[in-house]
Amino acid sequence: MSTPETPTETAPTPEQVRRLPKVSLHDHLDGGLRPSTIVEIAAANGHALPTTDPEELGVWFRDAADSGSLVRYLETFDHTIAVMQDAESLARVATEAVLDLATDGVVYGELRYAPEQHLQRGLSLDEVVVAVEEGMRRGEQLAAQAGTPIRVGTLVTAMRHADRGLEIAELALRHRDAGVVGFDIAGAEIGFPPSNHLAAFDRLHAENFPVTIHAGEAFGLPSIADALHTCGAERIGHGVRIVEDIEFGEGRDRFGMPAATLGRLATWVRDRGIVLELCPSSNVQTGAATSVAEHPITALKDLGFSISVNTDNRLMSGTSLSREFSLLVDEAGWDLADVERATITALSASFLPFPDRLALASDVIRPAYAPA
Ligand SMILES: O=c1[nH]cnc2c1ncn2[C@@H]1O[C@H](CO)[C@@H](O)[C@H]1O
Ligand SMILES: [Zn+2]
Repeated sequence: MSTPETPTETAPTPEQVRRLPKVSLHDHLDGGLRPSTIVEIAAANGHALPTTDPEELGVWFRDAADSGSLVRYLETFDHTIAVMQDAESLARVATEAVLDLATDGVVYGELRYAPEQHLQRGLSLDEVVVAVEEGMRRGEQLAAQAGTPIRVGTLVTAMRHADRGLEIAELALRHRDAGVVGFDIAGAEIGFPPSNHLAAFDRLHAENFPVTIHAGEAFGLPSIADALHTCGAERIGHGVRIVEDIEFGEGRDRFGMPAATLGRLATWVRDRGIVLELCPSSNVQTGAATSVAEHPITALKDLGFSISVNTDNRLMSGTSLSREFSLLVDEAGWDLADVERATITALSASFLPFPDRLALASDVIRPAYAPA
């Protein structure tokens, strides 16, 4: 008999997907707040919101982010960042994010945010990181007590249009043994190549500290090449525009791979197993993809790219990791084996130590996906 814990269907239901253990690599802390929390903190600190009804506010974020442009999408963050300016609020937001991921079946998650955006009310960069880490640990404790254990790591992000990369890299290194597991750069992509922050990446590599870079979302192949070859990124945030280096043909080969001719960069990304942190719904909102059904993630999966599935910003997309997977099942023909493979790929590319990844895979993930 099939139970929700041991799905035997090849196309898992949304509830099965929710219960399956999942790994989240690309989730912005300031893009995943509960609308009710924004309303409460904004009332207390005097920040004016488009609406103070939590349900309407959730809809407002989705609609406003549905702009077809990354730059306009990013404007919605003004309202989340405004309520993340004191230690208590930062810790609360972090705790709630961990709990929300745990409820969604995420067993390991990396949450990212840019400390330099949380200094408006007098906190120092280090105070911001300490507050977030406190909130993360509390979230882990509460989730374990609730019977939904989760582990989280933090990625410290530098904003690519600013010039604080090296300072933020040093910040990440100071907190590397206290929950910070990696470094990222984010923000508007066009006109702000990753190599603007080369000094930061050089410093991090000298300290053997892992890096992921947003690239190939609003700008194409040169951004991905710069992130990989000049800046030495271990993973790519989005990277969806790698399809610009692929020419698709007709039919499939004997391994089921779609007929396609890959350029040198796409070949490099696939054949070296560079993991892409793909975010289907977010890409539809910013115009990087036309629909989840048509999103390049499915073709990339079929071509043997190393892909992970992510939410990017749960609030702005009104989504969760389960929902992203279920959309792929419903609209792009994904089956249970695809969900499992993407989950194991995400785990393998996570910035967790190898023995911890092994333990999660063998104790938690593999058994849950095994047929009854
Ligand atoms: O998809 C994205 N592409 C580029 N930047 C992003 C994306 N989502 C969020 N941020 C940016 O990252 C900052 C730190 O979390 C957010 O404040 C937002 O400006
Ligand atoms: Zn992102």
